[in-house]
Amino acid sequence: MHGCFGHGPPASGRLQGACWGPGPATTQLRWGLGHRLGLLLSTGWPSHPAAPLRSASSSWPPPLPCCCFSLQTELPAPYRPWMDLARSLPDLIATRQLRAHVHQAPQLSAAQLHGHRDLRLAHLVLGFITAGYVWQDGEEGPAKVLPQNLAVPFWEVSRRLGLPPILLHADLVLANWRQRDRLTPWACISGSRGTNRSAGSGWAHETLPRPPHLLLQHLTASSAPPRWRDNPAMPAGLLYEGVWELPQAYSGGSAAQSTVLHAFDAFLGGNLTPLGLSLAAAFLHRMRDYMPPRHRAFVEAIQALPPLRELVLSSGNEALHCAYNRCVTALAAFRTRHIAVATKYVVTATAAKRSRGSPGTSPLQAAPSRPEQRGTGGSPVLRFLKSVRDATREALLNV
Ligand code: HEM
Repeated sequence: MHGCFGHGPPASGRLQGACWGPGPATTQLRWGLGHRLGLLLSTGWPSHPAAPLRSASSSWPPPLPCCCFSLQTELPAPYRPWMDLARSLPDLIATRQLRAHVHQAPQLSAAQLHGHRDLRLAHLVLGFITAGYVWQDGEEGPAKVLPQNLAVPFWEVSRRLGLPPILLHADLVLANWRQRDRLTPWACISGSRGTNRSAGSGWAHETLPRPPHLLLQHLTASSAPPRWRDNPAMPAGLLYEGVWELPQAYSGGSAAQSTVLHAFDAFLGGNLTPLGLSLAAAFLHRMRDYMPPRHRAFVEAIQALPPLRELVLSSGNEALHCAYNRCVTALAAFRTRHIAVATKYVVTATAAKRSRGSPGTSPLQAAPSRPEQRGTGGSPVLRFLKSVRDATREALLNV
């Protein structure tokens, strides 16, 4: 990048630690890439004559996504049976009694849940209970039917929130934390996919003592999020009794459902937007259906802006080209680092499992219709992540 100077990504391109949620790494990413995006916004974009500027668009600024600062830890009294189940999840799963307890639970309507926080906590709780119910016996015996007393309220809550009835990134990360106290930074309650950096802190201990932590260990023993879509252990999906006549197939929680990277991609443009024709772009686009509606609207509002890349390209302004390229480079460096993390925790773990001759097929090992898992040889997941990283790099401008 001849002629480019100034704030570049750290030489190593490394993130200093990784925390699944609004923790230090997220902050660092925000200050790294976000700082560069801020620079770009404040120095370059608005000054371009062809740019209709933010104020010219009625949809700008886009509505800020609700961050669900849910310090709520209890549901209204009628929902005590759900909270009791949630609090006992690890023990009930370990002793394989969860399904029996769910069958005995009363059928509750979601009508007495009022307001967003009630609903988000209910989605989190019902999502964990559902995941535990389905996977109590591991990959050998997933439940094929979700009983009515769980399926109907989970569907009701999900419908009111505009979310699918499955444990999501919006539950696992966005609604699954609390601030320990006002003087210390955010505390992640649980990691994901086997990482539990600060498990046992805050909210988890006081309200759902162990479920997020221990349940994740159970659920991620296969290094994969609980999902009913593209999962060889559940080829037909899951039947929500009393809701639909046919089984449904949903993807499980994944950071691919996080608004952050979608917003960066939409802002910078390139091949990962819905206009990109790759399977990876299609998969990422589908993941937007798993975001809270206002998050999705936020990404779409950015998407609807005049394409930044074209504006920078046509500006003929070298400083602007460089600023844009630094943003793209930082995003690609983040994805390169993420590939290393995924290799360590998913690919290596899966290989170790195979070499131990562990029975059962991890959902990450074979999933014919999931774009990131197609192909032969090597690791399909890594191929997906690399193709996303490479598509990011393709946005770089020649300067
Ligand atoms: C042990 C840690 C992690 C593992 C094993 C892991 C694994 C994966 C895998 C397998 C995917 C492919 C999609 C899927 O199967 O759902 C994925 C996607 C993704 N992950 Fe992670 N991940 C980890 C940590 C993180 C962290 C800390 C972040 C963000 C700070 C993150 C951000 C993403 C994003 C944004 C995607 C979508 C693809 C993209 O936009 O590049 N991951 N991850």
